[in-house]
Amino acid sequence: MSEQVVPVIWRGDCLEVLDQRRLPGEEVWHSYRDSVGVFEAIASMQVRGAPAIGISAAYGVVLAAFAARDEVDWRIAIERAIDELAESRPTAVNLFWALRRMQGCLEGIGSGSEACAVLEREAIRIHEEDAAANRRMGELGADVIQEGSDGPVEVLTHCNTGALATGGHGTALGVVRTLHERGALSMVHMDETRPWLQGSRLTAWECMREGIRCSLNVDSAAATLLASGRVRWVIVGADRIVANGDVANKIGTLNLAILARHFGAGVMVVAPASTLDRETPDGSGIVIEQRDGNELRRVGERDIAPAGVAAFNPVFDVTPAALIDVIVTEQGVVRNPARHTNPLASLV
Ligand SMILES: CSC[C@H]1O[C@H](OP(=O)(O)O)[C@H](O)[C@@H]1O
Repeated sequence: MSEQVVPVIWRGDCLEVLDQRRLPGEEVWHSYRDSVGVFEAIASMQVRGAPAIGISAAYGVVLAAFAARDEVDWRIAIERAIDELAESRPTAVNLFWALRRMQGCLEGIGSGSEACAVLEREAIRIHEEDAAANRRMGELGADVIQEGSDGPVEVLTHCNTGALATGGHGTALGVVRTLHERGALSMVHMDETRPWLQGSRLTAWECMREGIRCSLNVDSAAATLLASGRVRWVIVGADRIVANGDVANKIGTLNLAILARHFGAGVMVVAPASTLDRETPDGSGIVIEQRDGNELRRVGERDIAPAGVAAFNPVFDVTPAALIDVIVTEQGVVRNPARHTNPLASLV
């Protein structure tokens, strides 16, 4: 069994981050001893994936507390770091969920030293809880898929939602892992997921390391795969699930949901409760991150488009609840979310 993949390692005085921009060719680790370094690691996508972003930001708050331990205004310093980390990426609600949870720990704290101990415990708890949640979601999601199948299934996934994006096991890819562990997976088809190639560079790397039967396809081949009738489920993660069940996820998810509905495949969204945003009524309220156009014009150091050509690079899209068949969280499963007045109400 290959060593378990982790995106970050807390060392007690620093956060080590596996630079996912360098995978699959190189495993390069960076060590950060302050919250500014963690901000950069998130903003530059050295570490990415909604839950992993929240976990990393939580450790960034701990590092800020360590730096301010003996300062008179230690509380102001920590709260400043929280505000700065909140600016690292705008769409994954897990970031703000984790930061709010860390901020809540400061109530009643009387010293910088006490803050360090309490915040470190909380960050580790957030990390461990996410790994446990993913295992639970793997079981729940695999159960749903096996309900309607008479043997091993072919599924299609998008982006990377594996151990690299979480505290371990993965969300959508965690369901795939659990199906594989049960001998119930015939094939996982992986969209390469332009422009950042999380599918070809990260999901394929995770699956190949573990002997999970996988096949890489260009994003635009998804329609042909779904038209073949072999793929029964599209399984994706989420960066934010809002009150009416609309889902923000990697750009291209909306395409897949429309295709799946047209060709009769199911759409399963797998995300921990830290991805739920009950304060935002529907998908129109979600801020979609726009990233630099050079992510489209270049691959690595190579130009694949004329320098300066205009580019449209939203890195997420919003899939309406009406196109989603199942939402899986560790708190439970919501079937046909659009048919519920308050689809997240049962998740507690
Ligand atoms: C379990 S990861 C959730 C989510 O995050 C990814 O985005 P990014 O790679 O830009 O951080 C992708 O949307 C995944 O579905």
